[in-house]
Amino acid sequence: MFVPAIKGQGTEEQQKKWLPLAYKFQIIGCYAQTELGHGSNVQGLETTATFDPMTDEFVIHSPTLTSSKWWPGGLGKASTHAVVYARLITEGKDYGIHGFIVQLRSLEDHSPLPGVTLGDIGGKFGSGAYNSMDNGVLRFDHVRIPRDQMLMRLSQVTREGKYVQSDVPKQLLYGTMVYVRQSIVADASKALSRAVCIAVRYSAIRKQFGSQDGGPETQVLNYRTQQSRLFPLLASAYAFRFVGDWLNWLYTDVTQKLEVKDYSTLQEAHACTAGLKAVTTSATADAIEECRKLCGGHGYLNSSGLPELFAVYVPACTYEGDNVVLLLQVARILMKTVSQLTSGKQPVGTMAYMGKVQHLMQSKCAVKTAEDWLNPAFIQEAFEARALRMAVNCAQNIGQASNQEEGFYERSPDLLEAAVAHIQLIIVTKFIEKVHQDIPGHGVKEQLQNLCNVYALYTLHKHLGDFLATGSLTPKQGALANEQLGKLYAQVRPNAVALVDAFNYTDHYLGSVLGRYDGNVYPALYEEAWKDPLNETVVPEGYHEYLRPLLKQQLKLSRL
Ligand SMILES: CCCCC/C=C\C/C=C\C/C=C\C/C=C\C/C=C\CC/C=C/C(=O)SCCNC(=O)CCNC(=O)[C@H](O)C(C)(C)COP(=O)(O)OP(=O)(O)OC[C@H]1O[C@@H](n2cnc3c(N)ncnc32)[C@H](O)[C@@H]1OP(=O)(O)O
Ligand SMILES: Cc1cc2nc3c(=O)[nH]c(=O)nc-3n(C[C@H](O)[C@H](O)[C@H](O)COP(=O)(O)OP(=O)(O)OC[C@H]3O[C@@H](n4cnc5c(N)ncnc54)[C@H](O)[C@@H]3O)c2cc1C
Repeated sequence: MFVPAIKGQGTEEQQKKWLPLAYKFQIIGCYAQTELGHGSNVQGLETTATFDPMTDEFVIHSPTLTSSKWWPGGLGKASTHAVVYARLITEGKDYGIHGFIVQLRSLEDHSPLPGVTLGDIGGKFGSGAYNSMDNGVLRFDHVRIPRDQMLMRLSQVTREGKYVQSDVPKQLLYGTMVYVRQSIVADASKALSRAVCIAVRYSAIRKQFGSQDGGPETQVLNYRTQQSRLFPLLASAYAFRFVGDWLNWLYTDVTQKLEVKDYSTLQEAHACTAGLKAVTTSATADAIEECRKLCGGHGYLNSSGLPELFAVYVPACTYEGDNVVLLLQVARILMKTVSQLTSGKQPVGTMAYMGKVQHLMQSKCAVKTAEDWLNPAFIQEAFEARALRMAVNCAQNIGQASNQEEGFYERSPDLLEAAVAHIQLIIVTKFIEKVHQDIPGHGVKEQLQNLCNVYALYTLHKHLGDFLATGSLTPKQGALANEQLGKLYAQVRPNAVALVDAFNYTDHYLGSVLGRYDGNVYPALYEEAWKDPLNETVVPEGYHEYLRPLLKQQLKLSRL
């Protein structure tokens, strides 16, 4: 995040100076934005950067305990420098949050520079899983940096202390977060596909019940309940991969437009990265835990690979923007778009469907049979109608409040659901678009088509209440979708293992005795148990101190 911050907010001169140092690890940087008292509310940060025209320097200061920087990854032990976000004060005026490059530690002996207090914030969730990351705390006591270490692409402070705003939107200050959020979506698919690969392979090996005439028991993967819990997660792993690829394209496109001062897609990039980051990370965190349960008792062992994956993954719901806060950003943009519909302004990009408001508010889903749900046009329209109607309902309810802000506050739980509906529509749409493309490999397209339908119909089934409450579907059509879903699971089953093998993960990368490619699960579990440090001694360390006195007492009593 140190590098993208300098790339996005530094001048060419600043990039030339700092980036080569960072690339060659001659300096190590971190992204110091969040404070003890404020993370989500970036405008509420308290650290100050006051310009001193006498010396041509900024004075970086932490005025309160709550202004201590808190969480930056790499800050605790490794970083020599940070991009620090602070309130810029010049000529007695507060100009809000800006980025500054600040050296924290000596390049000679790594000791903190004068006026800098720093350290690690302590152990984190999941007994050590994420503790290889040194998340840090940082305080400044009037630390001076040269004026040219303010990141000056978006605004400048002159030698005399005049504040000058460039003709670029100030939201570009948040550009680093947009960049990382888009990368987190692709990473969600990686984490989810790891968990799903473990659960599918193990479910093909694990057998319980169902033996007839002394024959083999049933592979748990053949149980309908196992399929209905697992195959939607498999489909989600593919869905997030495709939407992640698309988001990466969108981000590249926006970046190219920014270079020629075209800011027209900035809002779209913000809404899509924020919303997709929120929906995909929440779904992935829940899915990893579901995969643990799908692997029964053995899933709870560290050697299954799932506990560590979960512990490392869950903070993704919080870092780079708390998921609820991000979805409320999407909701704000949805409400803005709905309010502009009457003025004739045509929504664009992923909001374009809202332009069909007249049709979608009244349309009736034409599905009559379960097979009808295999028609992507029906799926697409059902998701569009649900998302639009939820957004319009929210807008109408907000409109009845005494003022907009109050209405938004009161309706925020509904707004959250409207934002999720909009984002799920994007995921479904991008999956449908993907399977319409030429896909090489015999039968591959058909498999992806199945997964696309599973993702869409499972999402529909899970959120059926939304579809019914908005009148986008009838209860009968909801039931038909569920019927079709069951048929799709049966079609996915024969290829389930191949569909996870296709992720092409090595055993080393998976790190799971349950997810081994060769399926040799039981010998591996048995062998792994003997690696437990508790098994280094046959008689445990505490035996003489704690167990023996108890046992001897029992022995004495029994002899009486
Ligand atoms: C063996 C086990 C190994 C397992 C490994 C397995 C798998 C891998 C697992 C995990 C790894 C996964 C991924 C790894 C990749 C990367 C992650 C790594 C580390 C994470 C490091 C984390 C870093 C951080 O967290 S940095 C800090 C992040 N902080 C935030 O996100 C703060 C959130 N808050 C905000 O963004 C803002 O405060 C706000 C909420 C948007 C509010 O802004 P504000 O200005 O106060 O007000 P508004 O009125 O709402 O907005 C004003 C205006 O601006 C528009 N806007 C807002 N944001 C943006 C934006 N980003 N871009 C463009 N425009 C924006 C907004 O719409 C509004 O516009 P308007 O005026 O037109 O209405
Ligand atoms: C592992 C990890 C790594 C991190 N790395 C970095 C880093 O490198 N650099 C950095 O600067 N930061 C980093 N962070 C900090 C991270 O970005 C913040 O923790 C995150 O943005 C959430 O902010 P918060 O902690 O202030 O949560 P809060 O905003 O305090 O959230 C608490 C609760 O309040 C709710 N809430 C908050 N505001 C609203 C609202 N307006 N409406 C409704 N509900 C609301 C949230 O939904 C949540 O339930 C990291 C955090 C973690 C966990």
